[in-house]
Amino acid sequence: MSTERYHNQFTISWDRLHRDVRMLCHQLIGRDFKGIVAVTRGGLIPAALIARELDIRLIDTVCIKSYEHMEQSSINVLKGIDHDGDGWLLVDDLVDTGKTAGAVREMLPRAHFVTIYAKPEGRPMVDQYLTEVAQDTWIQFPWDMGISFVEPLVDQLRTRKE
Ligand SMILES: O=P(O)(O)OC[C@H]1O[C@H](OP(=O)(O)OP(=O)(O)O)[C@H](O)[C@@H]1O
Ligand SMILES: Nc1nc2[nH]cnc2c(=O)[nH]1
Ligand SMILES: [Mg+2]
Repeated sequence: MSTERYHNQFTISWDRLHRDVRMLCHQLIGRDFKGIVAVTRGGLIPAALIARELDIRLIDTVCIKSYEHMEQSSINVLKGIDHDGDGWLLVDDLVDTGKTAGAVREMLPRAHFVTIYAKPEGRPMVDQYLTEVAQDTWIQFPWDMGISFVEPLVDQLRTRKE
């Protein structure tokens, strides 16, 4: 872990993400949304899965850049949107400090804002989320990982002793 803020890691597999998104969809079913606004890039994958479950075809984006790996800088809005979010579902993968959510909320104050994961600092910024994660935990998403060879334990220990 490379920053002071994060002491633990919560690794999310594709299976887990898919299951979590579907569980959130169970809570959203029956609501009639005009469409989805995904917060790029992290919100794009949950947005696609939610769109499939709720049969939503109209999908727009707000494009934001703030983190460079684990370091957050100022919020840079690359693409905004021309409505206030009334009747729209706003989707991001997670809320951490809440800074991204704050900027997005200002753009779309009337949208129903959901994330799959929420940390305590940012939690009040969203209307709904599925799973709470501790503030000092870095969520590792499947699209940032790859499958690789792991050395057998005995070899790892032997290398460490040498
Ligand atoms: O609550 P905050 O502290 O503002 O952090 C949450 C934001 O951080 C991540 O996005 P990131 O800026 O890393 O960009 P990405 O979605 O393109 O990966 C995540 O997808 C959220 O949008
Ligand atoms: N992947 C990832 N991106 C983040 N951006 C802000 N917090 C996080 C986090 O815990 N995981
Ligand atoms: Mg993001």
